[in-house]
Amino acid sequence: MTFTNDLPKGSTTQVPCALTIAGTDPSGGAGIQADLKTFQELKTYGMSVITSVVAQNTTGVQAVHHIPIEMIEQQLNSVFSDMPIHAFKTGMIANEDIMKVIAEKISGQDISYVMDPVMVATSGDPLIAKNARYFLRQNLLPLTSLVTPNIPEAEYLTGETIDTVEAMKDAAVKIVEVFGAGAALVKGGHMEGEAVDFLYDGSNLHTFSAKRIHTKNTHGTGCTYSAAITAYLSQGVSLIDAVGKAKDFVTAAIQHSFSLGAGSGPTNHWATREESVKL
Ligand SMILES: Nc1ncnc2c1ncn2[C@@H]1O[C@H](COP(=O)(O)OP(=O)(O)OP(=O)(O)O)[C@@H](O)[C@H]1O
Ligand SMILES: Cc1ncc(CO)c(N)n1
Repeated sequence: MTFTNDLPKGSTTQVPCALTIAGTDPSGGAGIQADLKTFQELKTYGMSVITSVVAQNTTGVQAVHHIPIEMIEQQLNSVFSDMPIHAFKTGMIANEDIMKVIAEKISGQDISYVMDPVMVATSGDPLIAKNARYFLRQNLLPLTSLVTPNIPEAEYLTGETIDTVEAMKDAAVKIVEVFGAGAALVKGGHMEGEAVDFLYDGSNLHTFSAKRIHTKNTHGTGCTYSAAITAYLSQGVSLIDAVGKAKDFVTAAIQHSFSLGAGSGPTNHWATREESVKL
């Protein structure tokens, strides 16, 4: 779908519109905050439905409060009933009840859906109930246009150990062919050497590679990457080009990341602007 059609009643402006359904990060590097910064930077009108409020920072997660189900449903109804949505993503969906309400809302919608299957924060703190991971794979994964697991998430989704490049490629194929995702991007941020990601689009494998940047400031890289893909898809960019452009965006964000906080600092969402090179 592109942003040139299907304007809801009352809308007169044509602009790419993207929605994130996710948890929050008051320290601004991950979650909803990273997604909205990324949408804005990529000249995409950003919207958000909050699933959980997370007290977290660069050192880890201090507390989590889940928004009541009826309120999540209301937020979804508010945006879906009134706003154009050309692509959306999900991030943190903490439990089965929240997954169910999202699945009900989005099934049957003909809109690009990017799932970042968030399971733990960069700090290692869990963000999803262990028993909900199965529901995610069975019920939400088949609704996706693209899923973007890191290595531990891909290991859970496939049930296989992934410690080689070949195993990453096999995982991408299995997530599509066996578990029904529209496409799978297995990310190599957690491997040694080059930062290589593999995309299986249902027909072919594509490789996206960047040199590894030696930094501890990688808080929210996965959120930023999937949000950038979502923004490009909302603009009508093809899946392969959207991943390629988003990879450049996240690599620049890591390259110019900020040493803020005592832990793993946030990435720089305006790194692709010319002036950020001076930072
Ligand atoms: N140090 C690095 N240098 C260059 N690219 C990196 C680095 N770390 C991660 N990446 C890239 O960043 C993107 C996000 O991947 P990553 O595997 O870190 O996601 P994630 O683990 O889901 O992120 P998060 O920490 O937000 O949970 C991928 O394209 C990955 O290759
Ligand atoms: C809310 C939220 N979603 C995702 C991540 C993963 O980086 C995080 N730390 N917090």
